[in-house]
Amino acid sequence: MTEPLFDRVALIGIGLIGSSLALNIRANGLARHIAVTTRRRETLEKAEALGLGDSYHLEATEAVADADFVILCVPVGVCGAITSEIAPHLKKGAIVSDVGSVKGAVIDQMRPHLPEGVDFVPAHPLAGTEQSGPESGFLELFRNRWCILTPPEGTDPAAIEKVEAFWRGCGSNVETMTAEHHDLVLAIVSHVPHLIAYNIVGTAADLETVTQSEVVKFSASGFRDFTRIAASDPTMWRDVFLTNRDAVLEMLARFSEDLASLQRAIRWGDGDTLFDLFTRTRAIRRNVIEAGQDTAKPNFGREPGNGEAAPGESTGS
Ligand SMILES: NC(=O)C1=CN([C@@H]2O[C@H](COP(=O)(O)OP(=O)(O)OC[C@H]3O[C@@H](n4cnc5c(N)ncnc54)[C@H](O)[C@@H]3O)[C@@H](O)[C@H]2O)C=CC1
Ligand SMILES: O=C(O)C(=O)Cc1ccc(O)cc1
Repeated sequence: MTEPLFDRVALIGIGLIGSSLALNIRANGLARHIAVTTRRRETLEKAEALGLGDSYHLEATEAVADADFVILCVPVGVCGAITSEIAPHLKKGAIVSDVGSVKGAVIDQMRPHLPEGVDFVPAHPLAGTEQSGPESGFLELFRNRWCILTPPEGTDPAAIEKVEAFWRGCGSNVETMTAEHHDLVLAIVSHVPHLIAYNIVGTAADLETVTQSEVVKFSASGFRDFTRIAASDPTMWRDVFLTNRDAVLEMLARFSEDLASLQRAIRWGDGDTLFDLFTRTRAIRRNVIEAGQDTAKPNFGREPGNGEAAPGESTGS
């Protein structure tokens, strides 16, 4: 048995990602002690009933005391406030990280609060589902998925290496890039697709009053995939759009332009334009499958060993 990477890991927030990490830390021997903290007693009790941690705290400041690795697993909109609360209680030499779907804004919010002598290595596992809460986590979530690290310039390479080893210990492949690049890539492959899903399901739901439930009754599998994505956590996704505003707006502008040209092709009976695009996109999908990167299954991420996913993989929509 190899030595654990960390003595005490503090998980702040114990929803889908926090609980999946807890299962991995335990199963893969990545730390000696898992301290779990979340703000609601009810959630903490659920986590305890599931046996996710070794100690349970309603005060984040208690959980981080003496922790050598602290991971924020909360919606991106509260990362700054939580960091300011825990900062005075962090141990010298501790590594602080997060799992947020947006990196630039999270770094801007967290970094100013972190004291000297604490390393900061932001991370984003490209793995998840539409579920939330401590009961939704599972051990295989991160297996064969990418985890992107976005350490700010000047971060101690030894801390980056340790966080990389941690994610490899959870079964992930790790890549490092700037927060800015991450946010741009994720805007097009994850954030805008989620917005499209929320929008199309909302439009169909409005129509439903007119068509008397036919939208649900006759929805084919494509629409069902959209409903899965649109069932994702409202708080988490509200925060994603508010904090990755610029990149999402930039990608939405491009998307809207391309949509307008499709609209025009339909109006003018320009079948060639439609056929050419559909041929190109079909080839992209085939390349994804050939490369073993098919992540568009409804149970995305649940099956172990279902191929390697690329950074910025499809979100299934
Ligand atoms: N759900 C997904 O598919 C993925 C989510 N992420 C990121 O992971 C983070 C967590 O997401 P999930 O685990 O899915 O969410 P979740 O909703 O399942 O869990 C969030 C946890 O944070 C706690 N929390 C919320 N506000 C808090 C506060 N002010 N103080 C203390 N605890 C608080 C909640 O009680 C809950 O335990 C988010 O930043 C999200 O962007 C990253 C990859 C995939
Ligand atoms: O459920 C899905 O299809 C997802 O797309 C999961 C997901 C959600 C947010 C992320 O930042 C990464 C992965």
